[in-house]
Amino acid sequence: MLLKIRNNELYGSEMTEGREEFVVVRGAYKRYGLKAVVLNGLNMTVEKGTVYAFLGPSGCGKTTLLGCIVGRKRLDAGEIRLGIKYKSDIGYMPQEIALFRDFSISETLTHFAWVFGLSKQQLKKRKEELYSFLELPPETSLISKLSGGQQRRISLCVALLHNPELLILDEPTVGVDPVLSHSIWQHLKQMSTVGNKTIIITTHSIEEARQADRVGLMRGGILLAEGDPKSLMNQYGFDTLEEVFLQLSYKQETGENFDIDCQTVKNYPKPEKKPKPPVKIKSIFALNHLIAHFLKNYFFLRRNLGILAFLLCLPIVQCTLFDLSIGRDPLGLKVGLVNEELAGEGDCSMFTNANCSVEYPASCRYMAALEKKQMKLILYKDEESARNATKKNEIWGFMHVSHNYTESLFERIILNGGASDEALANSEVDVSMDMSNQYIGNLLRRDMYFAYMEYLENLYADCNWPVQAAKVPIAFQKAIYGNIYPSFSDFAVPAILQLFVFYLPMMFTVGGILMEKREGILERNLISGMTLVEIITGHAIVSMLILVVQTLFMMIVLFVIFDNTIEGSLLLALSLLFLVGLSGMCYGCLVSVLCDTDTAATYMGLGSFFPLAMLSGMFWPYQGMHYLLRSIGWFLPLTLTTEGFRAISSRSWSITHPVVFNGFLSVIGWIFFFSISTIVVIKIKKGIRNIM
Ligand SMILES: Nc1ncnc2c1ncn2[C@@H]1O[C@H](COP(=O)(O)OP(=O)(O)OP(=O)(O)O)[C@@H](O)[C@H]1O
Repeated sequence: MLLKIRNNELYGSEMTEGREEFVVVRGAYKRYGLKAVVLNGLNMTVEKGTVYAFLGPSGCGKTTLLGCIVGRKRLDAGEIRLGIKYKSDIGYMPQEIALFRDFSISETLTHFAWVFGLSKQQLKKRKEELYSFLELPPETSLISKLSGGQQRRISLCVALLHNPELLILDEPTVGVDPVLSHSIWQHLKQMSTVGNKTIIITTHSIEEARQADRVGLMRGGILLAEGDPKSLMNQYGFDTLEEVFLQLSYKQETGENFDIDCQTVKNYPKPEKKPKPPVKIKSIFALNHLIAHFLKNYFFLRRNLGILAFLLCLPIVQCTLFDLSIGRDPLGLKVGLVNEELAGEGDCSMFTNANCSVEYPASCRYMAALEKKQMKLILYKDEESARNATKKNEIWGFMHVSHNYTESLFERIILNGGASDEALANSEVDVSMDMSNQYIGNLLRRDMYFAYMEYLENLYADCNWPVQAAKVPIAFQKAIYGNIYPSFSDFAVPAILQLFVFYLPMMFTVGGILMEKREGILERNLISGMTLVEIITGHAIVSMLILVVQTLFMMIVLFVIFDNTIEGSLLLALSLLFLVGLSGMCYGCLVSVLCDTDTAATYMGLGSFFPLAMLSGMFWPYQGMHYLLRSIGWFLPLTLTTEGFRAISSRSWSITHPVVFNGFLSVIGWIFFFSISTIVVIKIKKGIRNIM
């Protein structure tokens, strides 16, 4: 039901004459979505130097109105005028604790002292004053170890720290001992009378509200009445405020004294321009805010040494594991051999090596060459048993050498084109493989070919035949770039580095921002006058500092300890990595504004990791992808940068080469894309708080 106050008589008693109006709200409208109207033409006046209690049932819009007053939310229509100009003149205590749970009280107050720009002496003085009246626990106590009531008192202490002109407290006494609650009220009243501070308190407790100079009774998006408690009770002829509120609520229900259908969703006011926030920030960038941010990270990491160790050790462990486990040739692979020349049993040691003679089985030479390739040969009597062993997965396949292999081979070589069909057939080594594992199957095949060529060349040499004739007539000359026998790790290292450097800052950013969002700390800092620019700059600096150390560790492990190839300019390679890290951080910012919870962020992080890794040509050259995917793949954040890094590390190309240049261009483009998307999402969701 949408309601509007018909006349001003309902505003109860007259305001005290001569007092300056400090918070004036006129015709305030605010809705979430199209239908959920929360403020419905609300009027409210708070005088300077008074305590104003804001009473209303849960969900009636108190927090929304306070959000509009402190400049975190925008009214849809109406006006708010304040006796102050800047956010930093407001002390705001939100409903949630909004404190760093890992910090001690002293660390918390130091952080907020920097946020408010207090000097050491000012902080010391304020601490002394606030400690005595708020009965705070020892300074070294951790926030997480305090009771709910104690935490609320610290939160109140933070709001009071800079002695603000306007104090806005959202349910400050919930869970606080009644005696202490009374003393807090006394202190607030003293602040208003002696210090001329203006205080707005929301509360559910009608009894508590009686202590205020004025109360506002809110229900259904409007103030039903406003005035000093005694006058309100006199005016309506009741002994308690509760009865007054009940009476006004009945009247509101029945429409008596209120226009019931005045503001339907249809004629909800739509001014040409949205009302401006009533307070401004002092400057878009202040050094003390940046220091507050650094201090916060320092305290956090000092309190969470496990997280710091994880952040620094993860890249070391990952790179070490990568180099120890990936790209190396598998050793000791078992392959069966049915060698009829050895009558299916025995070994080559029973023959004396007669250099170039059919007396010495050529298969023994081949066996020796195969074993040099770290293959483990297992002899079988016949093909049947070798096949069964393959089927039982005891060996990766088997080779079969016929009983007259050596004579046939000699005939094949000496007679060349004139060798008999039988000799040609018997001089072949038959291989039956388990090819279910592509990598192992191909590696074994490669080693069988290479070992064969090696042993054949040796045989030719021993027989004084031209060794050249034993070779495949393709001569691979020294590689122009890279090694003639390239290793898989040289192909994979640039990709792995990019992946780590992109995802480590992303994780750190998402973790940090979501934690602050969830706890309401981000909101509190923004209300205290910090800007998003300061918060993001501070975060970027800390995140990049950690990334520099992480990258250094990774480079040492990969290129110094494990000696992976880095031929080109180290500075260029590091610059590219730094930009990739920055784009990872920007991606983290986007994820944290898009996602409301850690779980959603984890899904988004993991969900993007696999396509990014696969389509970026990291595990397989992207030239091998389906042509449709290839046309997308090059566009992804890590594809061109990986190619660029490969070009620097193994080809020494400079920034002027298009491959390297495109890598830089791509990452800079992605940094812009992620940053602009983050700003757009924040704008669409209308502020950081609403994106929770
Ligand atoms: N960001 C938001 N998006 C959509 N609806 C919202 C949002 N914030 C608040 N609301 C809704 O607006 C209404 C008023 O919320 P608000 O927090 O202002 O109430 P409140 O009077 O402060 O309640 P409480 O006393 O329980 O804190 C509630 O129905 C709430 O669900």
